[in-house]
Amino acid sequence: MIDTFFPIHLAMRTDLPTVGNIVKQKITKKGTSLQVPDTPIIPFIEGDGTGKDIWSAAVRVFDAAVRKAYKGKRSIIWQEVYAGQKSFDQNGEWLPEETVEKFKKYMVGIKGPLTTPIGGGIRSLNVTLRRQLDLFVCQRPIIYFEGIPSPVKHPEYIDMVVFRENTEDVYAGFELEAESQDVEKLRSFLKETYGWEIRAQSGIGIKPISKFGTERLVQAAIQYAIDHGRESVTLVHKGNIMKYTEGAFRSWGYEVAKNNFPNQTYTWDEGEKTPGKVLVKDTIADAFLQQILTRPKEFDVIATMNLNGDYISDALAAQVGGIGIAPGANINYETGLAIFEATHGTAPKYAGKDMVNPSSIILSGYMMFSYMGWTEVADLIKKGIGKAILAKTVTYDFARLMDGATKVATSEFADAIIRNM
Ligand SMILES: NC(=O)C1=CN([C@@H]2O[C@H](COP(=O)(O)OP(=O)(O)OC[C@H]3O[C@@H](n4cnc5c(N)ncnc54)[C@H](OP(=O)(O)O)[C@@H]3O)[C@@H](O)[C@H]2O)C=CC1
Ligand SMILES: O=C(O)CCC(=O)C(=O)O
Ligand SMILES: [Mg+2]
Repeated sequence: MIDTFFPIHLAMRTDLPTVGNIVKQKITKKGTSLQVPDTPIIPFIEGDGTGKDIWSAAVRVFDAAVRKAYKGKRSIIWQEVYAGQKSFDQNGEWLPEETVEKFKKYMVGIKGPLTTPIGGGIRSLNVTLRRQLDLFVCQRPIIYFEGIPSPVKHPEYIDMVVFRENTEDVYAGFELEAESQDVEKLRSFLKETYGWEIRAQSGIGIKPISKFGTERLVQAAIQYAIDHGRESVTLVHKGNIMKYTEGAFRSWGYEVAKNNFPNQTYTWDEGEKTPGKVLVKDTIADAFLQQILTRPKEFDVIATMNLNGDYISDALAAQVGGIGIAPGANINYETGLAIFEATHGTAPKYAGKDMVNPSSIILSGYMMFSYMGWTEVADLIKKGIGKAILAKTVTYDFARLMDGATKVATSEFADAIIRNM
């Protein structure tokens, strides 16, 4: 049985359904269960830069795993939807409404990376999608495979799942440009109202952290820890400095534990380790970043805000092989809507070279099949990757750090996964 990544309350039914002779093709949610037909339509965004390289490898692995698991009884109908450069070149829109609507309609989707220009231009399409669909959890498990190259002595100790708030924080992009009329208006307002002196020629960003946003994120993280027999949930914050945003996240997080899980959680204040209960604790972000190197065994489920979660997920990925192998999911645990997504970006210098590691998107697919309840497929994907790595048949990112490795292209790595399933 594979590790499942999702709260048990979203237990899936996969024995569904036909209406007369018409096979239903839409994943839906009924009560707390996802209902997955045998031939679901799954929308996908190929992605910019290396998106094309990794998606074409990934989709072959997914189809091969489904075929092997179900011998034609089930299959995925992939439906391309557009965003980013490919969309802009076609219709002048970076993120067409139709794309957002398709993800809503079909409930479960997957995407490659999309470019966000630095210091100007369009705002992140990734963030826009997450916010428009209110995919409030960014869930990033750190998956260790035997034989991966790592800068630490015991990468196998990194067994964590990051729950990152996905809709708020400075990450949401409420920013005003230095010397703009708007920033001057805000600077004057802040000076007159609060006496705050903000230096001239400053850009200003707003960091909203709400009780609502915190509560639903921490609720999902604790529920996950309980459902999966995890020992602890650590709230990671910089609340000593940002008292009313990150500090409030910490306080609201503890309240969720106390009010909603009084019999299933405990805190250090309440005494020694309590078997069968989940410890809810907190760590300041800077200390956390050194402790994941010095004492990783002490961390399990991590709940944090958007920007911290971004940094933390890449830092943790580095310990188990890097962002080329780090998967993720953006999920709304209330509506069931989910978009699975590689953790890394478009890596433009490698675009079109059939070179990068496709494992991040393939393992995002592993999470997706697990979410859909197609556990046999998920199992095969993980097995294929694990055996390919053990055989040292790997892409450039691993090969440069491994002795005696055979360096293969993106497409060849997909072949190796399929052979090893
Ligand atoms: N969710 C999304 O769509 C995301 C989009 N982005 C966007 O991507 C663009 C490029 O960002 P950038 O900062 O270069 O970050 P990237 O994550 O694209 O690349 C940074 C480095 O990570 C390594 N890397 C990335 N992908 C892979 C892979 N598949 N296999 C192996 N190694 C990999 C490479 O390291 P090395 O050079 O050592 O080989 C690469 O140079 C930006 O526009 C950014 O905004 C960024 C993150 C997420
Ligand atoms: O949207 C982007 O360009 C970056 C997103 C990102 O780095 C992430 O979500 O991990
Ligand atoms: Mg990131």
